[in-house]
Amino acid sequence: SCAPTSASLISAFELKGSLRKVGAESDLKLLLGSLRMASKVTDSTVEIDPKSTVGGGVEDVYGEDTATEDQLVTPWTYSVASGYSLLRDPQYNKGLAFTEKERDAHYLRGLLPPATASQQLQEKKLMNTIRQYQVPLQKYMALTELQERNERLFYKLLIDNVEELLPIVYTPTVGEACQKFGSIFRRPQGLYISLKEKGKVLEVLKNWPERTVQVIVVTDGERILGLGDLGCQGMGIPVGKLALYTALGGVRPSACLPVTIDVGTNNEQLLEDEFYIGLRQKRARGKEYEDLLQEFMSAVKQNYGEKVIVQFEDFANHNAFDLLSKYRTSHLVFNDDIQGTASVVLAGVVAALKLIGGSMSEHRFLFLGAGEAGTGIAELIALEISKKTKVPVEETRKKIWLVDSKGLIVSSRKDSLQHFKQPWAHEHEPVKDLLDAVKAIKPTVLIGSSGVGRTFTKEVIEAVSSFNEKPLILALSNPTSQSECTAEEAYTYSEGRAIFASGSPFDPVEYNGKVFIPGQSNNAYIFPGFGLGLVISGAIRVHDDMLLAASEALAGLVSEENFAQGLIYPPLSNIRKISAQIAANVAAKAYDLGVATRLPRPENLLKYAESCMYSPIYRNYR
Ligand SMILES: O=C([O-])CC(=O)C(=O)O
Ligand SMILES: [Mg+2]
Repeated sequence: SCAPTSASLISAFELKGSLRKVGAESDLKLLLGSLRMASKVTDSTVEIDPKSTVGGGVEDVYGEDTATEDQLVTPWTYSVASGYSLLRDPQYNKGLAFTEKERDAHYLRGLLPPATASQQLQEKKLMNTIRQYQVPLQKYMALTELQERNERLFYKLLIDNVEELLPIVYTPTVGEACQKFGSIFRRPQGLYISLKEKGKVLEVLKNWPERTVQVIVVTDGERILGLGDLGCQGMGIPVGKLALYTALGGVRPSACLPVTIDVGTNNEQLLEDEFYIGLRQKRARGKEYEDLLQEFMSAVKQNYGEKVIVQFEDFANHNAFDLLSKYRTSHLVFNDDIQGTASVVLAGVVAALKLIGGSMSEHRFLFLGAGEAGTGIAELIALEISKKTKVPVEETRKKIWLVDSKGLIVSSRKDSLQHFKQPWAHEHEPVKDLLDAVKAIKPTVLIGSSGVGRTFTKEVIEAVSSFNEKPLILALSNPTSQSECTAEEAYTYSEGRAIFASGSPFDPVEYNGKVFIPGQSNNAYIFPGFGLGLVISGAIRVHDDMLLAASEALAGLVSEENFAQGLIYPPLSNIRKISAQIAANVAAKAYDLGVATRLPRPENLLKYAESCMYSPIYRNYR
């Protein structure tokens, strides 16, 4: 069952999550190795019945649901760290928080200084340290080190200080970390699957120590945020996204697997950088690329079953759309940049109606940027209007206009457009740039999804403010350097009338004696709860209706108090509650659609979701 155990007295013998099946020759060798070590230090390898309740503990709650039949009946060997290696195992290390009794029982005497500290005190100390660093990248590195030293403490910090630490482990700092990844690289996190591993991807997956993986975030590094091709150094993104899966969505860390597929990079600067960590070659395209991805997708299903989520992240447009349409009918796949972003923006637009008035179908939308985010959002908005008004989606799309690097997307351009842009080629005379498009279309909602910074110029914001009492302006591109405008620009050029939110965080702005608080329109609101909803329902497919369900949950959580401050999203400090609600809505939709496999359906999905969420509080070891 999913209920957390109240007593947290769990023997360290029973704790080790990294299991290996006994039987295969290589596993046998490994077992002998750990037995040898055991006899030297302590009796630290035991075989336990995996069906007994003690193997789990609070965060192993999903184990039963996700283990395959084979896994459930085969005995496992749990190899357990103690003494010196326990201190070096980030999953179980508690540092000074080991009690006197634990120090005796687990061979830690003398390996720690005499003082003991509570988790709260450790948290206080670390927050003090992190706040002393002036440079965000230093904070990033300090947090990474903590994650590799003491995982629970890392998540405790993240959960208790979401608004302060999100800009470090996530956008904007994670973008800088990826750019400098080769230089700051210490211990590898996640799995690197390069063209060198072709034909051996399943073996690579088996090298990963965890058997019950529930969420994989995978990138090929070609479009990291709005920073472009960072090749193998894109790994910072899956690592950061999965830290949010745990901190914001409550999926346990051991169930999360970051993956970077390295097929080369076209970034000349990286190819010449002596510290670059990836393959030194131009990107493989076509069959070579597709074959590696196919091998990866098959290996994932073979190794982890069909209920593992594969979240595609920061692929370039062409591959993002192709991979999603290729695998959405056979795998549990989710593209965060197309679908996650769409869901969070739809929620923001729906909520914003309270402030700007009208119904969705009465608004006109203009996008700068017609890639994954732009067309993904546009399509979900068109779908939502279609569902609400019963007007076919082919018609509702006509309320939505997109501008790309060649100007407004119009029917005369249709033949030369990529397939994902074609539904948006409406009848209109050619318009060469954004400013002219704003003047021609007169949008009520202006959305930036271009990846190009400072493109919402003074003239553009003034124009959109000239025919709207309250223009809704969303500058979604990340990190901050790529944001289409700053919060200050949005408020100033609209004379304080804009309702504004951005993908990367901005500080509050004072304009004409009034303080304006910008919201963060980032898929971080959606994907952690969305993923949790898939996990707790055992969903095997993602359906667009689930995106609408997630959106509806999020929009429904904006309070009167938030609206009064001009906000269209609830504060991120409540994110775990928000994620639980999103998870419940998504799971409910999965059951309704018949794609949920976890039966029976829990009566109260919200309570169930909450009870399944990982807690970073230390456990006691017997
Ligand atoms: O990572 C983020 O902050 C949002 C996102 O998916 C992107 O910009 O690609
Ligand atoms: Mg992304």
